[in-house]
Amino acid sequence: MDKWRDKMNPVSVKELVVKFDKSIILDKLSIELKEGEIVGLIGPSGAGKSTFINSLLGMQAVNSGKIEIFNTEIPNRKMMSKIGFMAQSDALFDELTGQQNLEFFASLQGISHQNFLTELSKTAKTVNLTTDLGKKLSNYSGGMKRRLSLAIALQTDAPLLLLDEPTVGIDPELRQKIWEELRAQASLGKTILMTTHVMDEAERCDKVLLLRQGHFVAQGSPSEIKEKYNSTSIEEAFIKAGEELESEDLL
Ligand SMILES: Nc1ncnc2c1ncn2[C@@H]1O[C@H](COP(=O)(O)OP(=O)(O)OP(=O)(O)O)[C@@H](O)[C@H]1O
Repeated sequence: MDKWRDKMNPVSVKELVVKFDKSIILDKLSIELKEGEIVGLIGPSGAGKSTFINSLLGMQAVNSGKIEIFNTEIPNRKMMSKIGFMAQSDALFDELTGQQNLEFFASLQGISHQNFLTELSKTAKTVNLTTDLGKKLSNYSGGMKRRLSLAIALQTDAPLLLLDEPTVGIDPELRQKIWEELRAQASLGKTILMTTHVMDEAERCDKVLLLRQGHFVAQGSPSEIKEKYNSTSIEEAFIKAGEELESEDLL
């Protein structure tokens, strides 16, 4: 039974290696993500968080290892309908309105026009763009574009969400609302992997992966990570993990 369940994990990564030139960015990473969990990927700038997310999306050439999403090896275009992800700001259309952009991506995501319209006001409200939907994106700020990208990920019924810095530049009140939505979606069984620089967001995740020097140097619930590093916050654990690695490097 357990074996079967393991096989059905939404995300299974085995010994993933990604190099840029001669630098090894991801060094034999392995991880399993379970249904309905919110997982926070944290690590210093340049650690490879976006590279990891892009690898899961099949958008990053990998050197070796195996990635399976719902038991299907990645890259596989058919799996894109099972993954909700935030479009890069430069993939959005400046000449279209916010609503037209959402509609365009909805059609790529296989969402029926009827369902798109039914969900539109809720999606727009979650990212606080209700009154801006009719404006062209050329009039959007960078932050508004990011919120629209997040809305594109949230409007799918894909069972896996991969979110790269979903709440960057978002004020605390709206962030609260977005977290409520993420929790609601996870409680329906969606698996959510998000990168974040915001440590109090990491504290809200079910599981945290700490990526440093190509490895997950710690993984577990926020309380397990804090216990491992004898810390009172994830931030402190994060700093201690870095110091530990540096002192190992000096040996
Ligand atoms: N296409 C590329 N070609 C060469 N090097 C790259 C490429 N993309 C990323 N890198 C390098 O790989 C490393 C990891 O980058 P990545 O963007 O994944 O880090 P990150 O953890 O997401 O960083 P941040 O928190 O700053 O967004 C960095 O050193 C970066 O310079």
